[in-house]
Order: sequence, then structure tokens, then C-alpha cells
Amino acid sequence: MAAETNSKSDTLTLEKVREALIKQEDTIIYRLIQRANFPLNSPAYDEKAFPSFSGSLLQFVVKETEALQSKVGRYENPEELPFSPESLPPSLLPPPENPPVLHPAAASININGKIWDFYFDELLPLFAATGDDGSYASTASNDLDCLQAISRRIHYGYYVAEVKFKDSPQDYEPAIRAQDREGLMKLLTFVDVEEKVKKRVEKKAMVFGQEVSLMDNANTRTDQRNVSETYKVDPLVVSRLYGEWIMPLTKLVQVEYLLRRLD
Ligand SMILES: O=C(O)C(=O)C[C@]1(C(=O)O)C=C[C@@H](O)C=C1
Repeated sequence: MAAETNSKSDTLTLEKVREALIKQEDTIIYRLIQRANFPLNSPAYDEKAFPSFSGSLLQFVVKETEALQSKVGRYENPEELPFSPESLPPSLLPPPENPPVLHPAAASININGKIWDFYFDELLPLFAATGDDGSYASTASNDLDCLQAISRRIHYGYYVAEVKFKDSPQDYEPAIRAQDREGLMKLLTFVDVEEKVKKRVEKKAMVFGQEVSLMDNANTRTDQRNVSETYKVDPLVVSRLYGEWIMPLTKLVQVEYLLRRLD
């Protein structure tokens, strides 16, 4: 399994999985900051803007990048899921030696469609400035970087669910047998943890996204600016990203996984 946690299922603990989620926060925030260096650049998403591609420039970049990454084994990791899965080439590397940690049901849960939709329809307009600077290739590859980091974080829900199930099967089994989504959602939800996550990512976005200036009067100038202009990505947008999309979708992955955990 992933580098952040040990490969042996018996050493998988909730604490370790949560540590991995915390590290992934950094990646997500840095990638949003990278994407925010470019304006929206809408021609990158227009299927008719570049007749040399059959779809949009973005779709082309996603398909070709994922094809290369597939050949070098990216999708051998259960938490890495392609956005363009049609006719991906197989991995050219030997399969991973680690024994599988997850129930095979994980392979049937892929919510990348939902992730793609919220990213382009709702999130991107909240942190990318309007405009067009012509950097379509960089824009598309930065979008894919953001999507991959967010998708990996959300599908890490498999491991969170597995470890919770292993820690207390007696709590989860009745709800699984009854296929009780609501009951499972209640069991796996920790409101206090979610509040901490939102606060921490907001703070990280402030720290990672500060404008650094060597000018003496930099603070005064910053004070006069609107909070959302002071940081490369508005920290409140990052907190909202977690509160409205990342954590609810991580929980959805957990519920879907648990529903199939006894199959
Ligand atoms: O840490 C957990 O227990 C998780 O399930 C992860 C997570 C999250 O996505 O950050 C999701 C649900 C919980 O309510 C708290 C946090």
C-alpha cells in the first residue's frame, strides 16, 4: 500500500491512517496554490478550441498522462484511481509484493466522477481568477495534479474504513448486515476530528500561501488588503473544500466499502 503507512495490515492503525491524511493535506494545498498561479483559462476545457484533439485539451492531457502513469504502475495502488479509465495500458512493472490490506470490494468503489464534477463546477471558480493567459498545458496538468491529490485523499477512505472495522467488528457488523447506511455513517463520523481538520487546513493555507515580501512596509500593505487577497488561495476556500466535499466524500467511500465488507 501507500508509502505513508506500513504495508502490513496488522500494523495499520487509525492513528497511522490519520497521519497519512494529515500529510496529504500539505500536498492538496500546495497543488491548489500551484493551480492558482494561472487564471481560469477556459479554452483548456473547451472541446472545440483545439481541433487537433478529439475532446478538450484537458481531456487529452488527462488521458495521455494517465496512460504513462499506468505503464509505470500508478494504478496498482488501490487508492490511485484514473479519471480516464477507458483503455488504459497495463503496468509494465511487476505487481506489488505486499499482501493486500483491503477487502476486494474496494476495487468496485470509484467516485472520481463526483470529484471531477465538484472540482470543475464548484471549486475551481472559487480559487482561480477569471481570465486567460494562454498557459493551457500548465493549467491542465495543474488541474490533474489537484484532482489526483484530492481523489487519493478521498479514496483513502478504504483504509480508514478497514481499520475502523478491524478495531471494532462488533459495532459495524450489525449495521453491515442490515445494510444500514445511516447507521454506518453515524458510527464512522467523529465531529470533533472534522472540526480540527477544517481548522488545521485553514491554518496551513495561511502559512503555505503567504505572500513573502522583503519590503519593510509589507505588513502595512497586507493589512489594508482583503483577507482573501492576502493569501495565494483563500484559507476559507480550503476549509470549505474539506467541509463540503473532501470529508463528506471520504465518508461516502467508507460507507460504500463497509456495506460490502462482509461479502
Ligand atoms: O479520521 C477519521 O475517523 C475519518 O473517518 C476521516 C474523516 C476525514 O475525512 O477527515 C472522515 C470522517 C470523520 O468524521 C473524521 C474525519
